[in-house]
Amino acid sequence: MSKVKVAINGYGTIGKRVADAVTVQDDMEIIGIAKTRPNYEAFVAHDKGYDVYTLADKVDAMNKAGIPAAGTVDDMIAKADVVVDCTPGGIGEKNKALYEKAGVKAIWQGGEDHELAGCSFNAEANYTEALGKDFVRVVSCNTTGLCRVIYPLDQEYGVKKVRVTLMRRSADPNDVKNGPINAIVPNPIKLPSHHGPDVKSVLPHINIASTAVKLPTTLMHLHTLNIEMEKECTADDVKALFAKQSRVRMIGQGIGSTAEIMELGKDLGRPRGDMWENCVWEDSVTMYEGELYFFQAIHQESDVIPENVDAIRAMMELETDGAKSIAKTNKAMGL
Ligand SMILES: NC(=O)C1=CN([C@@H]2O[C@H](COP(=O)(O)OP(=O)(O)OC[C@H]3O[C@@H](n4cnc5c(N)ncnc54)[C@H](O)[C@@H]3O)[C@@H](O)[C@H]2O)C=CC1
Ligand SMILES: O=C(OP(=O)(O)O)[C@H](O)COP(=O)(O)O
Repeated sequence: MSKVKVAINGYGTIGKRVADAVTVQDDMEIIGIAKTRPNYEAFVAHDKGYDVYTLADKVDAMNKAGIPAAGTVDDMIAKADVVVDCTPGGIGEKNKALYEKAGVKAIWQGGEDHELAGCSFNAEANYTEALGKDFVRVVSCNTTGLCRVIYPLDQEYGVKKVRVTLMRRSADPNDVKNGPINAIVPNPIKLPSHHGPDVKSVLPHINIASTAVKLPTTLMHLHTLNIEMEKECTADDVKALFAKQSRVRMIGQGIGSTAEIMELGKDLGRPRGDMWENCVWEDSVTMYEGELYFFQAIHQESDVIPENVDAIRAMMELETDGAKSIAKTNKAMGL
């Protein structure tokens, strides 16, 4: 069977990781990546063997810099079965007309609104909803992390209400324009933050309220969760349930911070030191007056990457069973 042809439009933090994750799967391949500028990431992409496409007015600049442009973004889209749009939030929506004109499927990221795609995706929670769809949005890193714990709890015990405070990294490690900041910023000040409504775009029946602040760190986000459930359970029941989730990692062994989790990612030999799973502090899982509390850390640069691979598989109907797709993606990535 021929492999599904995947194009990456926007080769930044998320795009370059999705490209590498697709490359290690046996049922899909990267036919090109699009980059606006001939910077170091474009050179690395070229060195890795990806065909580098660019905007029509940037072809000369790319060639002059020493990266042979394979063509324009339109040329790339014409060759693809599915485009993973990883351009910055708000830019992706402008590309929808291009994808529609070319008759190509597209995936957007969490920086875009739900309405753009009409289907918001988390592999564990609603894989089947994306089967055969032309447009899908993989929800944001924080929303992905929330869905991964709320969904199994809801399946097992019924979730009555979720309250979550998100302590967000202020910028990615390479983002010299936005951070790090020297402040704690309520963001947004007007409540709720977008994360609760975003969880509802995947799991509409979940009652959830979220607040968020930005902190002077670039490594990871950290969530404090408080969940009321319909059925009684113990902290040990919850720990056992989380331990069964392939994209949730229970952490302990002296790890007391996001810095040590990032070190663990490097020690595990993960590409770029990535931590694809939610990291739940086992010792934090507590039942108090019948309500669940715990801390989890989310590696914003990488947790959505396996979800993008599963979204491609669902949209292209390469696999109808979400659990099988998740297992296949995980195995190929080394998760
Ligand atoms: N960085 C993060 O922590 C996460 C980001 N996301 C979402 O993923 C999306 C991408 O974010 P990042 O990878 O962080 O952005 P980024 O800024 O690291 O990368 C975006 C890339 O797109 C390129 N680009 C800009 N305009 C373009 C255009 N018109 N055509 C083609 N390429 C263009 C940029 O040059 C850059 O290489 C956003 O929707 C964001 O909200 C989702 C989860 C986590
Ligand atoms: O998807 C993310 O976060 P979010 O779930 O808080 O929107 C990424 O960390 C990007 O967030 P940013 O908008 O702070 O760059």
